[in-house]
Amino acid sequence: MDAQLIRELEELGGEIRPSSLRECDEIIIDQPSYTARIALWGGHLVSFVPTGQADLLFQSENEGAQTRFGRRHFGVPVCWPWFGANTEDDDLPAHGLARYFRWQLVEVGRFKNGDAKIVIRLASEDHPLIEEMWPHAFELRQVFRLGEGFSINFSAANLSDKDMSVSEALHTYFHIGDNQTAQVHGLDGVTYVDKFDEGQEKTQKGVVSPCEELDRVYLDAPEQVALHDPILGRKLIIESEGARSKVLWNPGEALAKLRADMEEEDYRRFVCIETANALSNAYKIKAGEMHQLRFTVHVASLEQA
Ligand SMILES: O=P(O)(O)OC[C@H]1O[C@@H](O)[C@H](O)[C@@H](O)[C@@H]1O
Repeated sequence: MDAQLIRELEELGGEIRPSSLRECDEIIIDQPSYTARIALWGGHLVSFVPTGQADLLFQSENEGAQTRFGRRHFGVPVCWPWFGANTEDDDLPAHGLARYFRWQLVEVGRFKNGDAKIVIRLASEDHPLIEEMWPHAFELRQVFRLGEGFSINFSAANLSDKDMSVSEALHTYFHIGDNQTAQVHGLDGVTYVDKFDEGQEKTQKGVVSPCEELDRVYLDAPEQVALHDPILGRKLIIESEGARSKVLWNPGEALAKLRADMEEEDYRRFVCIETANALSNAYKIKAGEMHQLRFTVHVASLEQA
């Protein structure tokens, strides 16, 4: 790790610690108004706790398997360059490659308004195994902006001389008080593919609640949705750019029991609202070009208009 980066991190009130769970470094930013953790393994925001509130992101007691492809992925794992199963090769892992490799810390600083800025990077050339699994040169970056809420700006550059087909998601596990009462607003009238019902296309009517047994890809979805949580007394306003889909996922009781990476009751305390480009919203990044996917989460009390 670059000594200069460690100094800059310390100036920001942050530190880097080896994580016992994932045997890989985590960046911890402890500020008066929040505490955040970013795992370099799998390159993702793991936790964001506004002071005096519950974590915005779901945490589990279950440590998951410690093998590369068996590790657990909570927080905001990155699914890239394919979302879901790989349609061409069954041997490749679900949800792409980005969440299975170590990312590098490349920049630490502050935005003009004082928000912390952490930048991490993953390039195909950094890992021979990536090059073996997916022979297209790329560089990914995530810029985390941490302050009143957080935002993630994910960019993917195609460094090859061929167009690159991509489907993707920032697979955010939002922590909720209870999935029976949580509601997702903002998707009324949007068409979705119901993966729990043989991929049938349906139209959303009203709010989504309860947030149970959902595996839905909302196509050409609005940029803003909100997660209302009467138990935690807050709403999270989620705004995205560069993403045409929203994915909602909660495994429900039966599927949760079969999973080795979560406790049986964990499904009650999260719903994934994913900022995505999936299924028919997949797209191509032209040779030499890049694409950005970004989302911001603001927290408000449920009473606020
Ligand atoms: O267990 P994983 O690989 O993290 O995926 C969880 C879920 O992620 C969702 O995005 C998918 O639509 C689901 O089909 C999938 O089961």
